[in-house]
Amino acid sequence: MTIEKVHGNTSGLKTAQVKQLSNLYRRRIEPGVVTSPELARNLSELSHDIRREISVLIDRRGRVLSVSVADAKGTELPTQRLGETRLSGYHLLHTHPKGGGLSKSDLSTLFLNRLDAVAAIEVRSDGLPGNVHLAHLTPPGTTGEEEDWRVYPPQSPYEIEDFDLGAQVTALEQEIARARTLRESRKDGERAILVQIDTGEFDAEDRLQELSELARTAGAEVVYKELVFRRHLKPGTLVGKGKLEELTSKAYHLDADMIVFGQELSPAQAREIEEATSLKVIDRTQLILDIFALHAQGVESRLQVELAQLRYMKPRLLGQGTKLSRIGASGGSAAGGAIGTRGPGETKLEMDRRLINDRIAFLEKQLEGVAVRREERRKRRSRNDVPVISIVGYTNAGKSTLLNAFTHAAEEPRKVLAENKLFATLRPTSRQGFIDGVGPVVFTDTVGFIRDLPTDLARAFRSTLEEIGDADVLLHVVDVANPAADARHESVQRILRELEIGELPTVVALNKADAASADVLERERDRMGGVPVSAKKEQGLDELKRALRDALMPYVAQVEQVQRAELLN
Ligand SMILES: Nc1nc2c(ncn2[C@@H]2O[C@H](COP(=O)(O)OP(=O)(O)OP(=O)(O)O)[C@@H](O)[C@H]2O)c(=O)[nH]1
Ligand SMILES: [Mg+2]
Repeated sequence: MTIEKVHGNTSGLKTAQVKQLSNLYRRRIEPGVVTSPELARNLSELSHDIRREISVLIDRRGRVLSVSVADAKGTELPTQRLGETRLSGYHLLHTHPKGGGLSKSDLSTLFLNRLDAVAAIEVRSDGLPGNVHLAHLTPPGTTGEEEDWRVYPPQSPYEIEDFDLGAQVTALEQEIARARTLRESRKDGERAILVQIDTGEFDAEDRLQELSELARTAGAEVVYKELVFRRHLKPGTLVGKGKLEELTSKAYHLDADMIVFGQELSPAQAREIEEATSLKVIDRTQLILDIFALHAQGVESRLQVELAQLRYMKPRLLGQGTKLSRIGASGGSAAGGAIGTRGPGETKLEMDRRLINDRIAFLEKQLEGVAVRREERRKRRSRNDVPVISIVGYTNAGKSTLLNAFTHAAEEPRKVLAENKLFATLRPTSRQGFIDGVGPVVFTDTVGFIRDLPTDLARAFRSTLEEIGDADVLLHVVDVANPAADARHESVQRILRELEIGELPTVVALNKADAASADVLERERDRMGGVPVSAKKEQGLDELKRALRDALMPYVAQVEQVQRAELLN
């Protein structure tokens, strides 16, 4: 007769003992009960004999699915399906040869594996079963309630046989399903939990806030966010297993579908966190790529976004199947699809790994062509001799609103899209304007900046960003109403220096002055200089124009000089 596999640490056991353990597979109990007194006694005596914990997994028909010489955590479990809304369909029965009730580890095994129940049989010194401890999950959505489980008072093996586990499980599953439908009907977008790791930087709070704006722009509903202080990051899980368990519990109660990290995750980290939490895991880079994909309009930005996405995805495919499983699942239409899976325009991101390199090469070539045509356009324009003012600034600072205010293009369809969303503008837009003492000028609105712009995106958008350098003057728009105005101002300056255009004459517009207090305005003006304005209320625009005129003076002087020279000739 074949001996069925006994899992766990069986080293040093006698053949007869392993045989006895294997015989447990032939045990059956009544459907819907935790244990029979016979099984409890059997387990207890064996456990006493080998002096180790024994655990068995029992399905709803009362059959033994697996036998392990291990504690609850080490029990051999069938692999879980992701996104399961029901319980696992089996309960775990194990022994405590040293006595004692359910441990923290027993309970987290119950929770993380969505077991029907977990039970521990205390083994008495004579080998007979003592008290049995039982716990099952509590329904989700009971936020505020301390525990994710209910632990019952200890019962004897005879009392426990009367416990109707079947009815309890049915009731619990109904409750889970009901809560789920209720929340599903109220649900707008995907529900996200945000995690920003604070390694001691001064602006961690602001980073979390920004992450939450990014998530919102991507269409997620932020149901919980947390700043996790970690001086040292754990290599695999960043925050550690315990914290992940906590977050999984949060997700369970708040019905969250995904967890978004403010840090870039390596492919291995993303996988490990995904496995530990059974949630969809997304990092900040993916979120930004996703927003770019949603907002990309026009051939060039679509190509740029797709290129950036493919470059990001490529290393993440190693060791996976041949499909882009993580992003391919729901197709790539820009409007629909889940967060982290969107592709720009019509392009489906479901593709064979081998094809990716071809596609990348193709996109690079296309973009080169676009850059050449743009260069030609640039040359034509520079001959026009109209000064160019490039509007730069952190995303959502109000650049597009200011452009609209300046050029009175508020009437459709010339109006530039200005929205309370990050990266509303991806494509540079130029508008004709007028400044007293200078004459006609061109204002160029462009893609917003963000700190730690993902490198793949920075590379893909480099040509767009470099075009900023063609300007005669930069108009740096700062959102003064944002508490992190300074840090954002600094990030933009840094990016400009990286693009080697930090030396251009710059005028700072302290925008959203209407939403900032007088104190704040005063302070920021001292720090950054600049002109307080409200693009939205069209306040301070004349003073800003005067500042732009002053900054353009060298340009005007040069033009006048040329004109004089022409007159003299
Ligand atoms: N209170 C106030 N809100 C403003 C002002 N200017 C712009 N906003 C708001 O700020 C949000 C962002 O404005 P946009 O003009 O789209 O900002 P942007 O810098 O072009 O943003 P991206 O294109 O996403 O980088 C919108 O909701 C505007 O209505 C202002 O002067 N005061
Ligand atoms: Mg804009």
